[in-house]
Amino acid sequence: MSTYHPLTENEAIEIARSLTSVLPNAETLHCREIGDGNLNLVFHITDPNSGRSLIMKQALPYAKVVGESWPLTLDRARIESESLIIEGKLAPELVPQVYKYDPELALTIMEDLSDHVIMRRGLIEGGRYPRFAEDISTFLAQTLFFTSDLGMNQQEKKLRVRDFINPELCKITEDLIFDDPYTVSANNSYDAAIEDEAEELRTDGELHLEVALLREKFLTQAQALLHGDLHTGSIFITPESTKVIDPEFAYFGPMGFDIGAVLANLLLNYASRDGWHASDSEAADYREYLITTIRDIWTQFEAKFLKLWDEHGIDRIASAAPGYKELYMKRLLQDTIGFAGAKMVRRIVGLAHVADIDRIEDAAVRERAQRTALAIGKSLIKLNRRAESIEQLIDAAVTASSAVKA
Ligand SMILES: Nc1ncnc2c1ncn2[C@@H]1O[C@H](COP(=O)(O)OP(=O)(O)O)[C@@H](O)[C@H]1O
Ligand SMILES: CSC[C@H]1O[C@H](OP(=O)(O)O)[C@H](O)[C@@H]1O
Repeated sequence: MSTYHPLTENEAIEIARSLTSVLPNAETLHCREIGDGNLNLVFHITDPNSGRSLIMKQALPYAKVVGESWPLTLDRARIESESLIIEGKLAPELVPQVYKYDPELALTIMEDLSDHVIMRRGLIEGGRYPRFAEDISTFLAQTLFFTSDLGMNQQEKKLRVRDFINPELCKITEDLIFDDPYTVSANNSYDAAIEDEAEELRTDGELHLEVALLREKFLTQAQALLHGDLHTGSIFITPESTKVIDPEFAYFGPMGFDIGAVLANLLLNYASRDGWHASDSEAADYREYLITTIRDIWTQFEAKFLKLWDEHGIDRIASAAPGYKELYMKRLLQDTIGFAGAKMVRRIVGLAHVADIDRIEDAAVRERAQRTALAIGKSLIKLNRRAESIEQLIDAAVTASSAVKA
């Protein structure tokens, strides 16, 4: 057994050699560290002779984006590999295959998905993904239903909750999403041009009440096993295939947090479109595509979730009580909308931003995109407990966005 230390590329190659089932008869192996996320090392290892390859992801004992001053548990590698295995059983073909997990080295060895693109990049480049709504709604319905008290043995679920206690990664979310953006915090980071917006976030009592309620849900509601960080940088995609990666933030939390994460990141891209198109009509056309995708995701998710409930529901009273399903789905939509809003706001004024907006070169266009994202985010947070349908999320997003343009 090797003692923990961050691997070099050569060490990664030596470990890869032992995986003869994935890289049989390997002679020369090539390795490159390709990690572009905020937290971990990622090694891409290829055998040029056979064309075979694999990915090794290693947790560092600190948050890479900040440095060693922010220590972070290595246990997140266990959480990630166990989540990928559970998700792979519930949603086959929608996550990478895990070949091996090494607890000593905090290392997950998995399928190489380099034939896909990271969805955030694909969206920035104007890609369209006709399978996405179908795939992600299946991923969400399967993983959330079958790890909740509706679809999983309720005693086993309690034991699972224990396995996925993830306090350090949850604390990142609690701080970065549900606290820092609404106060003066050293973690925050935003352009000076939107100081007025940041000030408003710090003083809006109506917003603070809704954020406090969402935060309470995130802290206390062990509804289902979440991915926990389901943004478009955690999704690999092609027009024919979708693969969800990077579930190191997994824990038992409110389902709407995962669904909201997906919708929020589509809306962040929506807010960015003027920065990526030659003409207004191209931008408008792409925004329409994003709105259709958002509508399809919720509609398909709802239908799939309810079908699973009808066919596999294990909770007698929850399945039979008149009106319960309708109320459950309405609350889930409301949570989705609220969490989506909170996830948009944090990406503009908080520590970790999104390339969709940050990489817009023209400062005025970037500023408008930031203001648009904040307007949509705030409007969704304020809407959440009043919402009855996905059309209200769409109306709120379109209206908030048009108000910024005017
Ligand atoms: N299975 C994979 N196949 C190919 N590339 C991968 C795979 N997993 C991660 N990567 C690459 O590594 C990058 C960072 O991975 P990610 O899991 O998001 O790390 P972090 O947890 O640090 O955010 C991804 O953006 C992608 O480019
Ligand atoms: C200090 S971690 C900031 C941020 O990074 C994580 O994203 P990723 O692992 O995909 O890079 C997560 O969203 C955290 O909130």
